[in-house]
Amino acid sequence: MADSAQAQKLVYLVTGGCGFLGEHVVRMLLQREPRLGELRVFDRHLGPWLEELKTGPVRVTAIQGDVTEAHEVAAAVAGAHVVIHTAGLVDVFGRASPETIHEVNVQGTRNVIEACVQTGTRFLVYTSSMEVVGPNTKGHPFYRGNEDTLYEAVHRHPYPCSKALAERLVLEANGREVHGGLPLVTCALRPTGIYGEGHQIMRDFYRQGLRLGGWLFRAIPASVEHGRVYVGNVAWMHVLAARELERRAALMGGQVYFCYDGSPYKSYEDFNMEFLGPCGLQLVGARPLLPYWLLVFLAALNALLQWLLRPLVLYAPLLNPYTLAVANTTFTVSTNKAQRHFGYEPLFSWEDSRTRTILWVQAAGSSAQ
Ligand SMILES: NC(=O)c1ccc[n+]([C@@H]2O[C@H](COP(=O)([O-])OP(=O)(O)OC[C@H]3O[C@@H](n4cnc5c(N)ncnc54)[C@H](O)[C@@H]3O)[C@@H](O)[C@H]2O)c1
Ligand SMILES: CC(C)CCC[C@@H](C)[C@H]1CC[C@H]2[C@@H]3[C@H](O)C=C4C[C@@H](O)CC[C@]4(C)[C@H]3CC[C@]12C
Repeated sequence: MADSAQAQKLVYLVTGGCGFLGEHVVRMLLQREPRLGELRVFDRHLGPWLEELKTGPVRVTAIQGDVTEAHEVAAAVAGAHVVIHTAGLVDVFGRASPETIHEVNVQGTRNVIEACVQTGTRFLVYTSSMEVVGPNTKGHPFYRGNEDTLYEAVHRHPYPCSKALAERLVLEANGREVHGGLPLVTCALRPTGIYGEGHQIMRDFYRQGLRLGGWLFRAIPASVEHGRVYVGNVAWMHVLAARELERRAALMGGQVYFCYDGSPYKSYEDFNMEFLGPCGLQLVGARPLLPYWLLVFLAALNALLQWLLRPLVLYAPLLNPYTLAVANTTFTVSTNKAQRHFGYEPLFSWEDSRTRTILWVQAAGSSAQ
């Protein structure tokens, strides 16, 4: 990609490009990547909004495909200069089997890597996750940690296990020779809990509050800090990392970067209220209304019910033993590695991120009524 930006127009591929994060990456690339000649959007489920993007100067190619199908991935990757791999099963609610989560998140990532090697694509940015690190199975807090913080990253849940394995595959692939004889350059970005326009869990909390007459009931202590990051800033970090990966290959290749911004450190529920409060909801209780042991019991009951009902119906509530543990464990990051390595600074302030999210929640809520 050494030619000047004006001379050579590049081909980008975004896997999972129709997802919550993927859509923001697609739109950010079209707005802020001047070298873009063709943008390929690869997803199992293509969004109708893609059609509106085809009227611009950049060629937008929608590809309906499955990352678990190696030949479909290879066909999509062939000829691309850069791959941004966001496709994945983000399932901590038991909707998909552990095997399926592994197949998509690990084998799908393996297929992307092998497609880059076989077709000569040299630059790969992978969307990893904070959960590659923690919270761990022992509930150890991770307080304002960074990429070098020592932490016992032990997991049992299929989702964090799959993300950790996929991330390792991506980092180990850095330096492999691709078709044409040049080295593959990879990096992985670890967002904390992403929020913003399109965040379905936030929408579900809002609708739950509307159903309960405008009330939500505290379940998590306010003292538990959770790191959250605005989706627009996550998209921006992906665009920037993809742009700088060639120029700074020696520095960035094989590296991981936490992805966060100026969003305040708060408990998961208190943070959500930054948006749900202005939308008319109130969080009842300065402390959790139910004792922790009762929440543990209810979470275990939900897990049992999910198992019993699985042959008949999918029962996948927000509360389960894993989500309760994650929600009750402090996990916040504080680092400048992405800034030092490729100049990342959040594109959206906290105030702007908050306003945009509130407007979206209000629109999403009104569409629910
Ligand atoms: N949401 C978060 O808080 C968060 C935080 C950190 C990292 N991440 C990571 O970001 C990425 C995107 O997450 P998201 O929140 O946007 O999830 P999402 O479910 O909204 O988007 C994932 C996209 O991948 C697509 N996909 C799933 N399986 C596929 C397959 N087999 N083949 C092709 N496409 C497939 C889906 O159709 C969807 O459009 C994931 O890799 C996730 O692990 C998410
Ligand atoms: C019913 C309550 C006790 C729990 C409700 C909140 C729960 C659903 C939330 C709390 C923490 C959330 C996770 C956290 O933001 C980080 C990630 C990593 C990311 O890669 C995928 C999403 C995930 C797992 C969030 C899912 C929703 C969680 C568990």
